Amino acid sequence: MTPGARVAAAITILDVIREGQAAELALTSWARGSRFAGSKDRAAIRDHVFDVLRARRSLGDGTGRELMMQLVKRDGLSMDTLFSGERHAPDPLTEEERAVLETPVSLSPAATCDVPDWLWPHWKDSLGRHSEIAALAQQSRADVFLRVNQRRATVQNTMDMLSKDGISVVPHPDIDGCLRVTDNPRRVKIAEAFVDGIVELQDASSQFAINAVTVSDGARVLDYCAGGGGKALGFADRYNAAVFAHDIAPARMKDLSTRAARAKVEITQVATDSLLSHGPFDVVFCDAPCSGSGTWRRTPDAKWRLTQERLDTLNAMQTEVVAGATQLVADDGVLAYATCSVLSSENDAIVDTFCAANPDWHSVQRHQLFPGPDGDGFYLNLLRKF
Ligand SMILES: C[S@@+](CC[C@H](N)C(=O)[O-])C[C@H]1O[C@@H](n2cnc3c(N)ncnc32)[C@H](O)[C@@H]1O
Repeated sequence: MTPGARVAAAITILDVIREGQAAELALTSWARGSRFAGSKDRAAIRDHVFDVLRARRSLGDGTGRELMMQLVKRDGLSMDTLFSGERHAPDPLTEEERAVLETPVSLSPAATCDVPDWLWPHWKDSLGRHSEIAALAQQSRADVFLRVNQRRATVQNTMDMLSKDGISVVPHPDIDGCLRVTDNPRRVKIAEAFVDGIVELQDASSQFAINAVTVSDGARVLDYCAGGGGKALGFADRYNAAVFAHDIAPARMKDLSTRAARAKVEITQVATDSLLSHGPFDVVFCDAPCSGSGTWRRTPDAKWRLTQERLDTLNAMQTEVVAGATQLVADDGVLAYATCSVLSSENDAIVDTFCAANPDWHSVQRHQLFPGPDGDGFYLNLLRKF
């Protein structure tokens, strides 16, 4: 496909998303009906769509065509080449469209920051002086980070291995064993280091959280909301601990045994009704379901789909997660409450309410990371009973 034809495809997909379809579904449905598109075309179209979605409001929240015109203008790309009307490219701009593009617009702070109006007050309360910078950071693509399985290889050996497959990386400035991919991120999944389990894809903030929990040799660690098992895999690599994984929806852990085998680590999956008999655990890590507001660069669609009602539902689920997890923590153990959100209603408010109702539980360590160049937003609060 020509660059212009890819823009035309992105316009079609954006219009479907504007009608209410989820971005992933719109992209896969388009790809299924467009067998002529190769993997590079699909990747480029996805990039256009996601670039728009990250900044949908500040780009004017118009039709697919208007959004793509604004993106091309914002990114300084060649309007006449991409909107040429030739070889499946969208039609050239009309005089009226050109005039609209040239007209300066004044945006509210929420629109400039690409945050929905209903959320803006809560966003500002939660992030304080970080409100604007964190929101603006989510207008651009996030870097890809890898976690080196340091049981299997040193950081230097891993960097050499990746380099042989054409993937350039640099160590994260603060997080041991974390590599930032600086070139060819799309090749990671076919690189020998990934296929052989030497590296895992994992955001820097999640790696930070795994490193921040103190786990003694021989400890029993439960990843209570394991999902795909990213945290469990990290604990199993980093610590000499017995690692267990649980999820209320066990189907979400379906890939975990394959991932564990690839990393050559052992993780015991536990069903909900046998959790108590497997406990107590020295560490119960609760990566609670959340809005993902710290990761909206990766899932920009989620930002525009979140509602106050959904946030209330998530808050109820988070309260339930903490209540369920506490019963499983050993007397001198740690309950780690985590989300990939930056909203206080999902973070401090959940912990504070729990501690107020259970005065023997206390927060002993708290971290709030904001989305930025060195990783996604993430919240971690370590609680102990005394
Ligand atoms: C943020 S995701 C976990 C991501 C995962 N830890 C990772 O690193 O890939 C949250 C998970 O919590 C699970 N969950 C929701 N409510 C739960 C509950 N009450 N108890 C346990 N797991 C729950 C969901 O099924 C979902 O898979």
